[in-house]
Amino acid sequence: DSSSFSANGFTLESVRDALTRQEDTIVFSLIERAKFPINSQTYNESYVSVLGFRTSLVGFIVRNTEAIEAKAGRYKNHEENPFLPGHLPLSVVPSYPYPEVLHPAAAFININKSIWKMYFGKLLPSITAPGDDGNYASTAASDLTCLQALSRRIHYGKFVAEVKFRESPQDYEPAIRSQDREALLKLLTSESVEEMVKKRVGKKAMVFGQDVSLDTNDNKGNYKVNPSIVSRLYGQWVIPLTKLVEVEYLLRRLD
Ligand SMILES: O=C(O)C(=O)C[C@]1(C(=O)O)C=C[C@@H](O)C=C1
Repeated sequence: DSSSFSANGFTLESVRDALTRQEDTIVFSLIERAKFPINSQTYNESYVSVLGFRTSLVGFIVRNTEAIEAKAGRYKNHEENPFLPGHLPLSVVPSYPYPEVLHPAAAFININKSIWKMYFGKLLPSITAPGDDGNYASTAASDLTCLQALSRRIHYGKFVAEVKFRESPQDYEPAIRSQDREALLKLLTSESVEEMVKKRVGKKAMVFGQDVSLDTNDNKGNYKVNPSIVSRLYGQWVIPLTKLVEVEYLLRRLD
């Protein structure tokens, strides 16, 4: 029921606050990645050779980091979704009693393949300068930090959708029963909130990405990532993918 639900700390306001806080993480992670040039060798599919198999350095870093983090219990939290779920060892740490907020079907929703494609295909080329400075391992680690921050934000759509469903099940149930994606998308969309989010992330990119000097407040318009690009990326990719997660979750909400 909705009272125990909000007692868990999950309300539309609290999930929106969580998304807002995650913007900071995402903007900072993009700023950190943009410190390096594109460094294409990081993505060369035959750069690393392990036991006769060839893979990219970023694939190598993601696989091994996720394996360690899985052992450390990272994916026990339903806010976390691995990029390579097929290769994960079991957790070796005691379990923590995370609140059971989501419908069990949430565990089957993982759109990290689409996030991976969006990140390497659209986002990365638009925030990095051309060039090669040899820092491939740090580059790959920065990529994973960005990917994890984006993935956490986008999959947080499960929590947003759960809160919206609980607030007005009578609105959502007919669309869920008829498995009507369009209707669900319309129900969960708030254009004014989206406009606010896009403006705010642009502003965060300006504030976090300026050179801070003690002598003058004049930043000369130099930002570490282009604020309008960050805002556009949110509008074109981050918000639509979050909405996709929300729809996928709602479709299964009455299973
Ligand atoms: O805040 C919400 O209501 C959300 O569903 C999140 C979000 C977003 O991704 O930022 C997505 C859909 C809404 O149109 C507005 C914002």
